[in-house]
Amino acid sequence: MENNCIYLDNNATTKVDPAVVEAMMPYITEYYGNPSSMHTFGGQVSKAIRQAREKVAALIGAEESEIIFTSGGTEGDNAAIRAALQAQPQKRHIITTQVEHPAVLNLCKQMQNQGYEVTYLSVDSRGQLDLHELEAALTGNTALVTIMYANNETGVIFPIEEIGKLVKEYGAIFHVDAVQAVGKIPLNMKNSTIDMLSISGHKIHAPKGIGALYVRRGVRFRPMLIGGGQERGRRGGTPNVPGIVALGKAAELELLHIEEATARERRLRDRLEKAIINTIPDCEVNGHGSERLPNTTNIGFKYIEGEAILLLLNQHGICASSGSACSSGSLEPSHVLRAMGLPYTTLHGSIRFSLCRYTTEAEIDAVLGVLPGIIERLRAISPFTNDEAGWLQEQEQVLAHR
Ligand SMILES: Cc1ncc(COP(=O)(O)O)c(C=O)c1O
Ligand code: FES
Repeated sequence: MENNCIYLDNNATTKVDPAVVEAMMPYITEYYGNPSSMHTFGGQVSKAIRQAREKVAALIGAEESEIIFTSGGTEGDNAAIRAALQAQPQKRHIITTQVEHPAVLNLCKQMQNQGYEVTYLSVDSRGQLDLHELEAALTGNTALVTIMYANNETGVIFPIEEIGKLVKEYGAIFHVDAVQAVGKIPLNMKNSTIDMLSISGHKIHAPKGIGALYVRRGVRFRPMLIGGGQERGRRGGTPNVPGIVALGKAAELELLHIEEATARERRLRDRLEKAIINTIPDCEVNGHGSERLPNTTNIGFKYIEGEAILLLLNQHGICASSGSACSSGSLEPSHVLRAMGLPYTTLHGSIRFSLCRYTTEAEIDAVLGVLPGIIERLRAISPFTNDEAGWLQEQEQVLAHR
């Protein structure tokens, strides 16, 4: 089945690179040995895993021995958080942010139910943290600080090394969900303050269901999955060999392309963003004024529903999103945009375009060709544009003063 859609939803997931498919295929068909086996057949497979580990390590400037293969970002986040808490059972405080992915937020909520104190740091209207708030929250009782590198919805990048310096002053473990940052900004774990870092394959053109967790040498780690001694005792279970080979290849390609690809994505993203802001009235870039990922733009169109925009874009074969794939469909406004204190009128009308190295100039032109008409059409039938706009602004003021 040929897929001709204009795919601008790469923060949700990405197309598997054909070179990645080619690299992993023999490990589905021909080399099906178990890497833990003693025979040569298994040995060929363990060699492939070793090479993949080298490539993933190289992408983030880590040592091979610091990479644990996982089933993806969610597992990496869960394993890191649980390991950090288990390593310091006497400390009962966690710091995170209000804008994390559910893999972190929901686990933190569960830990709260189990007696942990959790601080959820706020963000300002640009989606940025206040480091004074972090500093005030840190104590000797803080076991873990878990903060994302870049936000999946807005692309806003947090000042991770500055944060890490504060965290280290208090002796807490620092975990970073870098699922959206990997491959989009250069990362180097040497001389970094990061103790653990989660990576997901399907955001960097590898398949779904594979990822990696970086654990700095010397950081105490207890496995979340207890089983055989795989991954040097840090993750039980026969490894997903084709997935691992694929992640290795994807990491190699990301490293190879990172500079030119991100420069290109940034140029296309900026063109898309500027043209939208300049041609369509009453819209704004969410996270504007913050450092952001080069591939992401999240734009709020006042007085209309994001879902309606997406539906009409979809009719033109354009895939975008109204935030995170897992929470869309619920019609609940995004927790990220809500934390940024977005006005009521923009909260429901925000959509995200996320580009990748395959995005073309012609695709951006196609979006710019139809979007102004879509917004105009929806505004014309929106009950909010005229009389109720005043009412909505009042609602905003009420909310703002709560
Ligand atoms: C910031 C962030 N963390 C974690 C995840 C989860 O990764 P995975 O889908 O590999 O479990 C995602 C993707 O949805 C994400 O955007
Ligand atoms: S994209 Fe984040 S939960 Fe699915």
